[in-house]
Amino acid sequence: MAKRNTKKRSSSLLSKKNGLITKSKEIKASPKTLKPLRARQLIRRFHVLIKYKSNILSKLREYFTSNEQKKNNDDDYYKKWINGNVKMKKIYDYEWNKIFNELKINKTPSSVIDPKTNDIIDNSMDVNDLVRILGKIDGEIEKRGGLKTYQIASTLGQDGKRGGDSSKLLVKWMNEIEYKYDNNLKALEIGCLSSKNEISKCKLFKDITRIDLHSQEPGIIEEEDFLERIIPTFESEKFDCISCSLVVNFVPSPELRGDMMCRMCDFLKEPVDNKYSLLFFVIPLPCIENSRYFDNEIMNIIWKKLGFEKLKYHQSTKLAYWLMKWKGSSYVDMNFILKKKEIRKGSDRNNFCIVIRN
Ligand SMILES: C[S@@+](CC[C@H](N)C(=O)[O-])C[C@H]1O[C@@H](n2cnc3c(N)ncnc32)[C@H](O)[C@@H]1O
Repeated sequence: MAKRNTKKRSSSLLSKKNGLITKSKEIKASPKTLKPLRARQLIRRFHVLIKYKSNILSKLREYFTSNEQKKNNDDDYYKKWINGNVKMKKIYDYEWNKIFNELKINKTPSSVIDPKTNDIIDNSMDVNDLVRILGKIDGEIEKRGGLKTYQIASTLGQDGKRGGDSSKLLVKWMNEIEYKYDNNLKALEIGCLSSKNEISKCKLFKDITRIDLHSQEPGIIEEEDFLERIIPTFESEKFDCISCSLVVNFVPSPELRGDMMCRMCDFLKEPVDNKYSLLFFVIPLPCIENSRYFDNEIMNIIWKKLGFEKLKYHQSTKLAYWLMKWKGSSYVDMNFILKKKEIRKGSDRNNFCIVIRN
């Protein structure tokens, strides 16, 4: 078994709890449907907010008092920390309420970090500034209907008429490689928005476990953070195929993204008699094409060190898709570490990065 990453780590900065401010009746209900343009705008805005929140939290962690708090990435920790500090709570609540009450939701507020000009959180920011921005970000996320709205917008992006549902390519590729070992295949879909996708309809899998931070189909999609899912002990609990499409880019820090990559090995069955396990992996193309810290070469190093071999690769105008074969835990380099390093310069780059820690 790959033993790289057995520690439980929690990623869901936007999940589970409502935050410091109790949700009021005024909070905008998640819309049932959205026009395509509106959905795209919302997805973009949520990505900006999630990214900045992650940057702020990694800076804020320096101010946390106990070592335990410093290491923990859980949503609760920063909220508990702010809650326990009268001055910080006052700053946070003030900004949260202000943005929540004043924001016109069809507009990007000029008062919250401008995605065009403010890509890097300035080192001169003190703890008050960080908490102030955090309050604004959380207030805006809530005003826009919370993560649920983001998911609805993403589901619309999966609409067949709009060319969505990346699992269509997984099914096509599985048929191409004639992956039909038996009729007993088990799949794990991480970050599942809908049980009606091609992966569910194709009948290649006998059993599909679907998980998401926020289930849109309770009872069918389990509400769970993959980073907290208990690592299986027995082979029979593991999977023949994992689909991880557009999830890693959603994970809020480079370290947690690395944890996710390593963790997936723990959930794949060990290959027996040439029967290998599969990983279907998708990220937005700019993550490898235009990141200051990441490209396809680094992705290939990760694949190799974690024991994966490429079966298929495809780039669309927006996304990069991989179908990987996992060769087993004996191919995983347990000492592999990958640090953040600048590989491209330029102000118009994004900061996507995956860090592998020990
Ligand atoms: C952009 S959607 C992608 C949905 C779908 N897989 C696709 O390809 O269109 C990302 C989803 O990943 C989920 N997600 C992010 N981090 C997760 C985690 N640690 N565990 C489980 N789900 C996660 C989010 O809640 C969100 O629904």
